[in-house]
Amino acid sequence: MTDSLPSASVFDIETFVAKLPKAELHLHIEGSLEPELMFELAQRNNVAIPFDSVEAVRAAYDFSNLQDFLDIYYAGANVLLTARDFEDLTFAYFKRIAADNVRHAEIFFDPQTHTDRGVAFETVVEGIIAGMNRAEAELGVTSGLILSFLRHLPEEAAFATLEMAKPYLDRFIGVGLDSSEMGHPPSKFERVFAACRELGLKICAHAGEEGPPEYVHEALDLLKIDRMDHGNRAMEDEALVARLAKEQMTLTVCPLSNLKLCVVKDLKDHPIPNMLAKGLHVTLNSDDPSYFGGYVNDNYIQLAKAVGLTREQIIQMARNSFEGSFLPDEKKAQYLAEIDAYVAAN
Ligand SMILES: Nc1ncnc2[nH]cnc12
Ligand SMILES: [Zn+2]
Repeated sequence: MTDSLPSASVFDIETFVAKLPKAELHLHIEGSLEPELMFELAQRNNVAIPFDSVEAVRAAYDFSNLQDFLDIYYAGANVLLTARDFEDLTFAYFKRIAADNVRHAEIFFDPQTHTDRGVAFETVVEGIIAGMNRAEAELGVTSGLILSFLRHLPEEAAFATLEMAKPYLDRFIGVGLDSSEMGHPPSKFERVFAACRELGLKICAHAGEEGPPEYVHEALDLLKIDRMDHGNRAMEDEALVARLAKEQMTLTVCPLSNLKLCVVKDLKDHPIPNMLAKGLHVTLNSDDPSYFGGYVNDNYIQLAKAVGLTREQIIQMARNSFEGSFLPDEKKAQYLAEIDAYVAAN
């Protein structure tokens, strides 16, 4: 009589992840520029791009390391010129993640990528904020904006960017540190991050994506981060792992990014199961979804299939994504209750 038994014991990852409420905490809005929109904006703004088709753009997304990717990513951003461009880019991202049932996103933008080619800081911020406001009104997805400094540039340039940002401080929930990691340790930015903390901004930094565990120590001790982006190479230092677990530091891990940038050779080798086993407060994120071939749900599903994540581990990381957000406690509790209701019903 086995055919009368309920078949619900088989865990269907795709179906379960699809509607699971989640937050995205590591996303570069410039990295959500899909080739189709790149072409549309290039035409609209009369900007030349070195590709003659959408397929040619996608074919160029074959990277050996972080720098390979960054060269193409900064070139792609050249098509973004007006507030409307930034609004269209931002709204397109939110529309896409609403389909993944991402309920909240805290997104990075790189102002220096734009101000250094003559686009006004105000244009960038007004456009992105307009897209975020539209997303909340039309899609019900809440969000926060994080100003990220480019670490391959000098600390003085970060200070100059912070000056530009001062009239708009209430628009930002925090600051971040991204771009080429090797040779640009967190210590290079200790003073500018101290100034940001004084201004009441939350602190994030990419650390341990390609850089050694020492950079992770510096992000904790010198920048005094509230959240760590990536953190993969922290796993090489047992005492550091124990500290991250003890402090319940949120790590915004990006599996498909790690695969595309050769941080891991194969998704099967991804450190997430080990991170979970060590009690780290990890979340799954897309980083630059247009360039890395997947949005948040793709990251959950492909990783789950590669390393064999359990339903409980998936739920835990979705919970972590709200707990590790910079939302006020009441709002976190609301979203966590959405997860509880979903889990009870599915
Ligand atoms: N994965 C990444 N690492 C560093 N800088 C970035 N900028 C955009 N994506 C990045
Ligand atoms: Zn990143």
